[in-house]
Amino acid sequence: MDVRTRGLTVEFAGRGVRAVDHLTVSVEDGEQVALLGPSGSGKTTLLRAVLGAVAVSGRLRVGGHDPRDRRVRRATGFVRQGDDLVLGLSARLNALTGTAAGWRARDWAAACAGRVPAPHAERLAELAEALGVADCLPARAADLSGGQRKRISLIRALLPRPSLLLADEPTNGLDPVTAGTAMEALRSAGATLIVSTHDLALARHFSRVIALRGGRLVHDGSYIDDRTAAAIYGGGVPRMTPGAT
Ligand SMILES: Nc1ncnc2c1ncn2[C@@H]1O[C@H](COP(=O)(O)OP(=O)(O)OP(=O)(O)O)[C@@H](O)[C@H]1O
Repeated sequence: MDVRTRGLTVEFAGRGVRAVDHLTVSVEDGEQVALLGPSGSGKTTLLRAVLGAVAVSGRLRVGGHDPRDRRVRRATGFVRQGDDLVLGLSARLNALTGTAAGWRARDWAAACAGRVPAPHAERLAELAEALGVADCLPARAADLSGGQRKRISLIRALLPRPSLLLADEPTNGLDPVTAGTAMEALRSAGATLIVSTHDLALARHFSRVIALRGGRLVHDGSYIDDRTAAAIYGGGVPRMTPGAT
């Protein structure tokens, strides 16, 4: 699904904050985009707007529809910035809730009893194996490490095979090898992908990098070098390229 905005604005009136400020940008169907910007620049708010989770002004279309359209919501996967698993439930059940939109009572009963609905069994096993959390599936989410919980939330987003994947700092808290595996899982999902990150090294693997500052678009290009990074963050960015000036 493509994402198109024109003059998109999100204001939190109570605090007098304009988190996204007249943003005009298009992400094509199947495109993979890194979303950068200093802390508080509006990245999460933009992702939440695309999810239909905040009130917006201006134009925003996802796959040609309002993002609150039920079909759009069902086709969109979201990896939240923080850890939002239900801690008292098993990792397996948490992962499966990504597919629960059409479940009936008997599906819930089966899933709660530890059975994986047939259409998802193979993919759940594959993803859990690839992300190194196959052994964690029977455990309570509360008993997993932060990085293991993060990987379960990635599986939850990937399991329904979304057409649009929004991931808010998905590699936060993961070791470099696991982070690479997680990004590979996101990138090979075949969905339009928008990944918010503070990791410049990770952003350099994307062929398109968008950056916000103060809710405004300050960069939209095919690469990010040290100079661009300094412009986005206002200087003081540690150099990534050895010997670069
Ligand atoms: N629910 C809210 N109510 C009021 N203000 C909010 C709300 N959510 C975000 N903001 C404000 O909107 C601005 C943008 O926040 P946002 O979380 O989108 O930034 P971010 O770029 O994702 O930051 P970070 O990199 O630190 O996660 C900030 O000033 C923040 O305080």
